[in-house]
Formats: sequence, structure tokens, C-alpha cells
Amino acid sequence: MSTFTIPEDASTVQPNVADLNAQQALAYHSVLAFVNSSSAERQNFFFLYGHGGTGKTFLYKALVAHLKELGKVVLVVASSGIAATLLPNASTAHSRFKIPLEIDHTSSCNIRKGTPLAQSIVDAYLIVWDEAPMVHRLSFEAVDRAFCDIMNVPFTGVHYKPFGGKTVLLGGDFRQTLPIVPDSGKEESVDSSLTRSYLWNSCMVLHLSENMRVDSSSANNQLDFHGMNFGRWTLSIGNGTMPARSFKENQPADWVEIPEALLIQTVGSPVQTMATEIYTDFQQRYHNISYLTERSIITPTNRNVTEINAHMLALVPGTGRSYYSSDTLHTDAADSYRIEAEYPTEFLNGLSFNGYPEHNIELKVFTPVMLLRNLNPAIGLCNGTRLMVIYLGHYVIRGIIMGGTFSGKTVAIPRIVLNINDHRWPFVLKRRQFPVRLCYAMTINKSQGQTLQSVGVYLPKPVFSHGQLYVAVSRVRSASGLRLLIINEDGIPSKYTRNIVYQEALADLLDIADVAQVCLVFHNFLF
Ligand SMILES: Nc1ncnc2c1ncn2[C@@H]1O[C@H](COP(=O)(O)OP(=O)(O)OP(=O)(O)O)[C@@H](O)[C@H]1O
Repeated sequence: MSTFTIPEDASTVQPNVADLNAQQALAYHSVLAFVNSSSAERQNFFFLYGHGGTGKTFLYKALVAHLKELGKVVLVVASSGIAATLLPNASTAHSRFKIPLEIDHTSSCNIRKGTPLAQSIVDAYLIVWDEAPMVHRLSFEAVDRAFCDIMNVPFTGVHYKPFGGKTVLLGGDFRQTLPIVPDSGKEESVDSSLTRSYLWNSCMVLHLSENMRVDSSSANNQLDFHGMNFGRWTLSIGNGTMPARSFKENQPADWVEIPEALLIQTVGSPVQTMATEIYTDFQQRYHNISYLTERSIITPTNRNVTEINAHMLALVPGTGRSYYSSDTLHTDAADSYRIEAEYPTEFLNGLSFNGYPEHNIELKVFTPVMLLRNLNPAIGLCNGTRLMVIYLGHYVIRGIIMGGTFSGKTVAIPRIVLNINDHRWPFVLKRRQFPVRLCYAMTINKSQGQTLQSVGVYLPKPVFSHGQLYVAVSRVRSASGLRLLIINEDGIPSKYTRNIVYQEALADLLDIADVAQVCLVFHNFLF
């Protein structure tokens, strides 16, 4: 596939300790010092806390590279597939640690002692887990129970050690999206946060605050965004400190004004305007993998993602290929004949589910697609991996991975059977389909963790959950790469949009400066 120019991707750069800034170096040495310490009081549970772009991923990579060089076993996981593709040899935490999907206060992971997986945990010198705030606290507690069991450490009492004494470095940013708790509100969301777990009491927080993504020397970033530079402006959205107002009585005052310099004024169709703004010169560049890798339109809902993708697909020259799924239902109900008769195949074909492929997928060569399942993390095929399609076969689709540590690799995607268990229906839908969807546009939640050159934030409706606006505006290095298109409920372009920040989710980190100081004291003591 040498005819394609593979984009230079920052995520493939291998950082080492000399590249770290002062805060990163402090965190790096602190973890290593505590890991190496033989003290009974040895700290073994860390949280690397820093807002988007402070170089958490960069730091994990430096740590992992150093320990691998010393021949140590390091397990690297991330809460989402896309975050896993940005780290070396990482997989999702759920697949690696066999965390149950249905989880409660007594759950443990499905890891049996004596198995190779259990042994890899025993052997691990360090366990790194990125984007931790996205996962429900019960998942960490299940991992804690499982590790205690594997390490023969009592789960309660004075001899208890978090994670059975294994050194665990979690990281992420509580300003970004929290765990998705279906049909729930703010309280459940905040309660699901890691900071509400008993584990949090034993955690040492390491703090990064210097934004390495936003290029502070760029003139664009020095522009005045409501009295702030671009980096501070994005952070004030994340912190919820940007002045906000309400437009209706009895509604929270969480509508913020977006600076004119970042706004797109629509002319005609909003989707077309957004597409033209972000996919400039598309007719000449639709097949250029660098061009596709470095840009995306992001929006809160799948409905708008589908609308934009369909618009972009129509602009790609040539005829495409349609792939239809084979859909069957499975039920254990006594009256299964009645259920099968009530939900014929045509009905099943018409069902759409978040995170699953459609019955009918239309693709063309050169279109970007996102993988919807962890097919093989070892070769970069994770839920969230982006690929540019280069071959549309009957049994297989081939594509080139866009971004992440496997950028530029050619891979094959097979059809698989997906079991879709949605509480709205009295059956499990078995859909045999290629687990992909077009990704000229993606949801804000899917974009978390990515660094892009050009991002269009399409808001025909405002965001609906904590951290989404912050994730959306903090994907770029420079203000010049960010454009927002906001439509109000009267269908008119607007400069106001909602910024939902659950202060309760951030409150547990207010004393962070003190914790960082404690870390510094230990660091000075140990060196
Ligand atoms: N010390 C450094 N020197 C040079 N570049 C750096 C350094 N630290 C981070 N970067 C670069 O800054 C950008 C953001 O870093 P990174 O992705 O590690 O941040 P993050 O904290 O993981 O962000 P997010 O929370 O949004 O995932 C990347 O392009 C990375 O290569």
C-alpha cells in the first residue's frame, strides 16, 4: 500500500524521560520511586490527573518504554477502544480484565487463578489504565476484588491493600465525560465516579496542568477569547467557570457564549455548511489519508452523525457497495413462536442501536470508517479505531488504520455476529454484519482522547451530559483548527450553547494542589 502517504502521527512518537516537562518528570519519578520502594507503607495506587492535552498519554508512554527496557512486565489498558489505540500494546480494560458488563457491589472479574491472565497480573510491575473517569466505580471495585484474590491478599481488614498490592496508575480528567449510566440523571452519574469509591481514599493524585496540546506560541491561541487565551478558555469551559446564563425560567444557568472568532455563520443547509468548512477542497482530497486522519466533525448524537456521514458519502465519486445484515432473533420465552411471528425479519432490519452497525451499510473506497468492536487489540483493531477503506469485498473489507500506534497498517475486517440485548425488546437480536460505520463525523464521546488538526463541532441541539462541550472544544492544538456551528431551537444560528459541568464530580479534586505537594515531599524524601 505504498501509494498512500501515511500521516505523521504524534501518537506514534516514542517519548522518553528527557522529553518530559517538569510536572511530567515529577510524576514519572514519583511512580518509579514508590514502585521501587520496599517500605511497608509503600504507595501503590496513583491517579494521574490533568486536563485534556497535559500529556498524560505522553507520560504513560515514557514510563512504559522505560520499564520495558528494564525487562519489566507492564499491562496497559484504557477505558475506551480509541484511547487504547493511542497506547503501546494496550487493550480495553473490560476485555483485558474480563470485567462483567452486568455489575453490582459484589462483582468480581472472571479471572481464574493459575490461568495465563492471572499470571500476567502477578508478574506485572505496573498496571496503567487511561481514561479511568469514563468507567463506573463498580468496575474498579470488581478489579480490586479480583486482584486481591489473585494476589492472596485479604479483601478486608488491616492486611487489605488496594488492587492486592499491585502498582496501579490510573489517569484521566474528571472534566471530560463520566460513565454512561442508562436512563439516569446527574446524581447517578456523579455517584458512578471513581472519586466516590472506597478506593479513592488510598489513591495518591499526581497533577499535570501545563497544556502541551495547545501551542502557546501560536498567534491564534493568543487571541482574546473573553479575556483569556485559547488554552485558558477551553479550561474555563471544563471547570464550568465561564460566565453562563439561562434563557428560560427555572432552567439552570449553564448557557455560555462562544466567541465570534470560532463560530460558523450558516448559509443554507447547516450540514452542508459544516461539511464545507471542515472538509475543504473535498473533491480534490477525499482519497488523501492524511487529510482524512487530521479532521472530523463531532456532534452530541448518533442521529446527527448519521446525517453528516450520509452527506459526505454522496460527495465521494463513484458507486459504492451496500452490505445488508442478516438479522435473526433469539428468545428463551415459552411463547417464542408468538414473538417470532410478531417481529418479522423486515422489522428487525429496521432497528438501530447505538454502538452497533446498521442493517444497511453503504460504503465506497476511500471512505473513513470506525470500528465498532474490539476485534483484535493486538493489531490495533479496537472499538473506535478509524480506517480508510481501500477494498470492498464480499467476505471482507480492507482498510488502512488512521492514527494511533498502528497508523498506516493495512487490516481486514470480517463480518461478525453481534448479539444485541436491548431492554426495549423481548429478544436478543443476532445481527451478522461488518462492525463498522462511516466516520466523517463521530459523537463527542467517541472523540475523547484524540488530537486533531481541524474539528467542527456541530450543535443543532446542545450537549446533554457533563464534560461534552469541554471534550469537543479541546481536541485541537490551535484555535484556528476549531469551528462551532450552533443552531437554536428556532432553527437559527446562535452564539449560545449549553455547557454541562457537574461541580460535584470535580469537588473531590479541589484539594489537588495539596495532594501534589504531598507527592513532592515524598519525592524529595525518596531521592
Ligand atoms: N513533554 C512533551 N513534549 C512535547 N510534546 C508533548 C509533551 N507532552 C505532551 N505532548 C504532546 O501534546 C499532545 C497532547 O498530549 P497527550 O495526548 O499525551 O495529552 P492527554 O493529557 O493524554 O490528552 P487527553 O486527556 O485529551 O487525552 C500530544 O500531541 C503530545 O504528543
